[in-house]
Amino acid sequence: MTKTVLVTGGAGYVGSHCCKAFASAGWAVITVDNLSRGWRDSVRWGPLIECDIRDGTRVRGALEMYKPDLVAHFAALAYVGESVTDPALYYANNTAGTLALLESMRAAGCDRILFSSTCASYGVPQHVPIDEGHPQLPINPYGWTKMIIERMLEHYGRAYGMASVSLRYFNAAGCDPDGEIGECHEPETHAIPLMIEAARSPDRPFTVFGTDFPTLDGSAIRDYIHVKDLAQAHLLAGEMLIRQGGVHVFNLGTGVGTSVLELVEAVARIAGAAPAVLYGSRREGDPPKLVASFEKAARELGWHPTNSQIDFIVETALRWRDHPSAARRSSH
Ligand SMILES: NC(=O)c1ccc[n+]([C@@H]2O[C@H](COP(=O)([O-])OP(=O)(O)OC[C@H]3O[C@@H](n4cnc5c(N)ncnc54)[C@H](O)[C@@H]3O)[C@@H](O)[C@H]2O)c1
Ligand SMILES: O=c1ccn([C@@H]2O[C@H](COP(=O)(O)OP(=O)(O)O[C@H]3O[C@H](CO)[C@@H](O)[C@H](O)[C@H]3O)[C@@H](O)[C@H]2O)c(=O)[nH]1
Repeated sequence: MTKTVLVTGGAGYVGSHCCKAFASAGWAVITVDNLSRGWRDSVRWGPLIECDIRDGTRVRGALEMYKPDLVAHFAALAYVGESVTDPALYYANNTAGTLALLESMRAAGCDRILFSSTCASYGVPQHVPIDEGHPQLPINPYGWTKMIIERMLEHYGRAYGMASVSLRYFNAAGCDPDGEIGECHEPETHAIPLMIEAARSPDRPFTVFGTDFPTLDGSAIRDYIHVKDLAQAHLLAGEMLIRQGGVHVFNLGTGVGTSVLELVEAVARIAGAAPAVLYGSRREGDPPKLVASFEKAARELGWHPTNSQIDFIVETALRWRDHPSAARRSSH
């Protein structure tokens, strides 16, 4: 029988790639998105219900109508800097928004959820690679909103039997290898799209935030995970949740760290043009090194990242920049 997933935030970057993966695996996909940060033309694998996750009447109506086996919850605001200057927006949208969603789910009798959490909930790591048992001490409001949601899910599991998987992504990167959808944030703050922009337009140089980190080349190290690998993990986690329920947490990363300067080199190599680079000071709240241990996801979900070589990440991101939808958006 066809399984159904209701995807909040399905018009966004990670959400739309997951919609494609679920649809390719034969699931029916319904997107709920208010398009505050998403794109109507990224919703291609089922209907879009254009509404806010806090609109209890419409969300409950959608859940009662489609009776999804699972909710995959991506909808959130996700700019660290914005969360520092306007925390109220983040607590209202992310934390209160998720509470409203959970209440709509309870009212509609829907009791399984996949949640987009983040390695930003760990704060400055005490050791790397970071495993799921590492203490969580976020250093910005965005990270706190996500950590509080994880606690809500634990409590909802215990009290109401709500089954959940919190997936703590490291740095989502790359785009659909078929070139149909890609990364598009407005404004764009993520390293790889900005480096590609700089390689394409010499008048828009890329600024390296910090050259004095305690790393080999002085720039910060992150664990870049291809969005296609993330999508595959959501499928596996969804299937596991339907089989066995429970409350789970998994890191999704590769175990490999790449420095900002190594990324610049990769973009130069693959784009065939070196991005113009400026060297700036550290961005507030940026830890020197974030690298995941994904052993638990490998063991319990059978998940392995297979698309996350840096060259492939950059290659797919570049392919997307040539897509007419990406060009339309960047000319906004
Ligand atoms: N991109 C990353 O590297 C990364 C890393 C860790 C975690 N995450 C998490 O993954 C999720 C997706 O991130 P993304 O990069 O795809 O972001 P995105 O901004 O591209 O997508 C988020 C989507 O949610 C929608 N949305 C936001 N608030 C909403 C609301 N109240 N009601 C309905 N829709 C709403 C937006 O319109 C957008 O389409 C987020 O929860 C983010 O915190 C992302
Ligand atoms: O113009 C830029 C932009 C970024 N960076 C650096 O590049 C790395 C990656 O930065 P970015 O792509 O902005 O990602 P993060 O700040 O690491 O945040 C992403 O990854 C987090 C998990 O690590 C998620 O929680 C966030 O939602 C997501 O935006 C960091 O070291 C940045 O300091 C620069 O040097 N210059």
